Amino acid sequence: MSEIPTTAAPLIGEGSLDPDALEQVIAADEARFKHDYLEIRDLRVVFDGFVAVAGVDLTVTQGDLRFLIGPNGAGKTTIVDAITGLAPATGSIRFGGVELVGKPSHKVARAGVGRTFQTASVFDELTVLQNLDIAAGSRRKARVMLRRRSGIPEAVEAALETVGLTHARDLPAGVLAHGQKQWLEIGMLLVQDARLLLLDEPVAGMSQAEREETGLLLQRIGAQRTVVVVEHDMEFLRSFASSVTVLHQGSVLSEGTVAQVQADPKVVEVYLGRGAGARGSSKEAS
Ligand SMILES: Nc1ncnc2c1ncn2[C@@H]1O[C@H](COP(=O)(O)OP(=O)(O)OP(=O)(O)O)[C@@H](O)[C@H]1O
Repeated sequence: MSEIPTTAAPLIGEGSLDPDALEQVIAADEARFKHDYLEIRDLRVVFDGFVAVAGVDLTVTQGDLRFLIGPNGAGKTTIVDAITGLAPATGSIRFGGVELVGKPSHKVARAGVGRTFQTASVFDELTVLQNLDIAAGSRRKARVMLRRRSGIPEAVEAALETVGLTHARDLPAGVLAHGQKQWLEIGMLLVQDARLLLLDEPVAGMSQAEREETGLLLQRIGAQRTVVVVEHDMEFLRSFASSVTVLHQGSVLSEGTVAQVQADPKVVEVYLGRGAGARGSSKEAS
């Protein structure tokens, strides 16, 4: 068995998020993102008679960094599944003017929608660069993709810099720390040119420093693209959300700025509960 390099640990520090590279990735063509927005109307998801999502309306505009919160089982992940064609849905989900309900996952991706999962879904055996290359090449023919190329595509290079993994580019993704894998996944969405990014608990398991860097990264990406973050970490939400939708039992309970939802008595009662200031209080409240 080949030796796996074990030098991944300091890489985030060394190659921490580079604002210039980030500019390169996101500054490309403002106009492309201008008319993007997510518009969900009367979304319902029913599993064997159990109503997991009960008629949700949700509008997220380009430039928003929307956090989706709620107690366990509120329906957050199911909404993301419905958007990405992984849960049976009725109602309407439109992004960039395209109706997504009824579309299979690959067509949803083609409409500019990308997601990450709670557990990073990168190819562990492939290098960081290969993972990004495959993501970038998802629209290229396999033959072209597999051919050894002399140069690294500009978008891949920029994404590597952006997510702070330039120095880890030749390491197998499997040796990356959990946080680094999440960054790689976000990089993969950038090179795929996803215009709607749906991120499921992106900072779970990250250190405080990694959380800060990730929050700044998401804010910058969210300034142009449409970003929806499913998150339990209230401290992270307070620092970085520009708006919040609170779900409860498959319905929208409250929506607004962080201050507005925190002050909403319904939210305090069903979600924040006792010790609202504590991180992870949502888990305790459920
Ligand atoms: N494939 C499925 N079949 C049956 N029930 C499901 C399925 N997926 C989700 N559910 C149920 O739907 C409800 C909503 O689940 P969902 O995972 O969307 O909640 P969530 O808000 O994301 O919770 P968590 O914070 O725990 O991830 C839960 O009661 C869950 O058990």
